[in-house]
Amino acid sequence: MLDLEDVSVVRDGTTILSGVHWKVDGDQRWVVLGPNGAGKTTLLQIAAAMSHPSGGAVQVLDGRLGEVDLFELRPRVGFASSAMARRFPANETVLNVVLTAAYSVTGRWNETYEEIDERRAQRVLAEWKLDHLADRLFGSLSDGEQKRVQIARSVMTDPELLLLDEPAASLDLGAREELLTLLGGYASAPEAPAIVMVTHHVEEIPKGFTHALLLGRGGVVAQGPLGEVLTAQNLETTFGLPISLTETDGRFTARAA
Ligand SMILES: Nc1ncnc2c1ncn2[C@@H]1O[C@H](COP(=O)(O)OP(=O)(O)OP(=O)(O)O)[C@@H](O)[C@H]1O
Repeated sequence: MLDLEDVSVVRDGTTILSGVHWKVDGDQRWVVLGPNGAGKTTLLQIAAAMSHPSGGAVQVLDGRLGEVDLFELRPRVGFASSAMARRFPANETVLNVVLTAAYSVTGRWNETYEEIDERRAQRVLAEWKLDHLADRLFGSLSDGEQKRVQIARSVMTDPELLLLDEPAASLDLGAREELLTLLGGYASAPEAPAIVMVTHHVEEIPKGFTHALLLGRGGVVAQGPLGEVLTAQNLETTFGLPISLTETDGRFTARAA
């Protein structure tokens, strides 16, 4: 689904990523963890074919960046981030925010939608427990509801690869747990796409996630199966302080040791 070979990103003379080798297979659900400024969003934007690397090679699905038609590739990759959510018109209905993903636009204009699109949007809203909010204006929703709408929109086109940038950031405990339960259920389904989720917190790793990439300020610290990579030692190297890590029933908690 994703293959990065020796990828580097330099912006305005600053090296943000260098020497990144990373492969994501179709049956894997990855979490990308790291401190502020480590380059997580930059990495996700490359995976979403929204940005090009300065060096190395990137394959997204079956296309190599630089050669592939991005307009054909992008609808096959679901992407949700708060930066993208800021582009949704506040006075657009929740149904339309989700529905407009079918045309990769953020607000309804003159496009005509097929009945099948409308039915799919209604189904996705129900799956993400948003059906009762379909006619509400996006700008009137709580943060937790808006986050769920972003994810519902990102899965509307049935993507082969789903990329989520900090989906649980700024949520209260109840809203976070509700979102993680939904995400965990979605990720555990056999028909789920490959998923990459960026977060700062091990507490936000939903059940059903299989792999982790730890990104520190100096580059990739560790990557691989969650059980091997998510260790106190690796988190210490990633975040730069001694960490105590516990796992209970497939969920993680970390604090300074
Ligand atoms: N155009 C640019 N010129 C210089 N530096 C940049 C540019 N764009 C991003 N950066 C820097 O690259 C680094 C990585 O940014 P990025 O947003 O990818 O990090 P992040 O890990 O997602 O951070 P956060 O967790 O705070 O969201 C940051 O230090 C940022 O300031």
